Amino acid sequence: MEPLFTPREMAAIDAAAPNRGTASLDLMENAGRAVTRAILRRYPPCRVLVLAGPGNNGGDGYVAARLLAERGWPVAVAPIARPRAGSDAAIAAARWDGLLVSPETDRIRAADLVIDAVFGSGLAREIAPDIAEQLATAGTLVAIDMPSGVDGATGAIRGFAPRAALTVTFVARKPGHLLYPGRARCGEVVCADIGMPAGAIARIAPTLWRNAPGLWRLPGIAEAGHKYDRGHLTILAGAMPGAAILAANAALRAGAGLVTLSAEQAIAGAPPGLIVRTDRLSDLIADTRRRVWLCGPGLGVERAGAALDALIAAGRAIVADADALTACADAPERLRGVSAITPHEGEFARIFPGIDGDKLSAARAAAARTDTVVVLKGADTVIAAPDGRAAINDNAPPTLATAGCGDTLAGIIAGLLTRKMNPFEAACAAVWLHGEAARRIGPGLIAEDLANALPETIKALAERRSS
Ligand SMILES: NC(=O)C1=CN([C@@H]2O[C@H](COP(=O)(O)OP(=O)(O)OC[C@H]3O[C@@H](n4cnc5c(N)ncnc54)[C@H](O)[C@@H]3O)[C@@H](O)[C@H]2O)[C@@H](O)CC1
Ligand SMILES: [K+]
Repeated sequence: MEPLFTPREMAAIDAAAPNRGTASLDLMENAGRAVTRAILRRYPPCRVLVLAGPGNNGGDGYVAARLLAERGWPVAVAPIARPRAGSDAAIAAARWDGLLVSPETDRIRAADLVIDAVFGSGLAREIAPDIAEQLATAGTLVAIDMPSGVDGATGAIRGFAPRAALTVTFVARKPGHLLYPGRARCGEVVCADIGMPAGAIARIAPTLWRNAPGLWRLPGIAEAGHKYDRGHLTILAGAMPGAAILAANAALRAGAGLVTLSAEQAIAGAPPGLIVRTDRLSDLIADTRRRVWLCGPGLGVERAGAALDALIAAGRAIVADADALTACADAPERLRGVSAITPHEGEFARIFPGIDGDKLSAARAAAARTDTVVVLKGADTVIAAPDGRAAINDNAPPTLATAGCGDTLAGIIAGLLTRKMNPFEAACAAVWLHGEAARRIGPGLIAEDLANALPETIKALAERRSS
């Protein structure tokens, strides 16, 4: 499991370190060493300019300057502001006996490599225009902890943030490394161990994680099981049955034992593995074996709304997507009783006009309000549970932004729900598998490919786990 800590949580961990046996100055030394090591691994010796801010981020920069200079690299430090007397950063600055220069743009431009040690987790306000200009002048830039100006808690850009080639952070990634637009400014992210005492890290009980396989486990298939053991999914199909078919194939590939399409009329060209039923919806809902339902894709708003109400009243496990979400515009209370919803940002804004703010807080607020797992989709999908747990996904390639990929995701979640995964873990696993399958397919992806790529993706995951 890879927890993500907000800057505030990280500050609490930092503050606890000395009492747990590691002096803050030692952590700063280790942080500067980690930055140096990451640079030595990636760049040949070159002229380095360290832009150093007034806080500990600047302190890390002075340490990196000293260690690179000890290796014979030509290094200068340009303080943006002086550290406060008596602070760790002031001690690190005093140990730097190399070149100190002013942060003139010509000098910044002339450096082969600029180390951004201006602000890290202490960023407290917008970046002033003169500092923005200095940072913007840098060519190749390595950021310490965070590119200055990226809000570590939200990924928002506070006035300005440079585009780093490499960001070296410590102890754990921060949400801002995974959430856009900040993520696009980080370049490659390295998370370094700086010897933070475990007792200090344990001060924070994580509620947020990077979405990765350590966070969930796909259930195995019972050796003597039959298709009903593996779970039965019913998908409502409407005027655009292709969406339901995409979702159905994905659910089967994700391990559902049986998928039925509930349609008003026969569906021409439905794949032979799918059962199409034209019975009255109320009769199908009454069948208690039909525990899990997907409602929304290609269904039409009116039918989706009516079906959603009936399914909730019957207490079924429901994934609500697409038209079922549109049916709940400005009426989020209608979603209570649903297991998971999968809105993109436009759908989210229509359901929850009262919730704004950053993506992570918004997803969490919506999950708490509706008591359902919220999968707020995008290149940085956030999955939030009503109890406050959340995950941020960062493996999805941009090729997923194509028609039908959302239907596929909803199908995978529903398929995993039939396997008795809990909604939060099913949603996290589905989002990761969806991204990983897309990554394997590469360019030219169409939604139909995703379901077919799932077996290989799941197999590779199992192999990775057993190795
Ligand atoms: N304390 C610790 O145990 C460790 C901290 N580390 C480093 O310390 C950093 C956090 O240090 P700090 O809390 O000192 O914070 P920062 O170094 O990020 O910055 C804090 C200072 O910048 C000023 N400031 C913030 N935003 C500003 C803005 N937009 N314009 C002008 N001034 C602004 C603040 O008033 C304060 O003086 C981390 O990012 C990391 O790099 C590392 O050394 C590892 C260990
Ligand atoms: K920085």
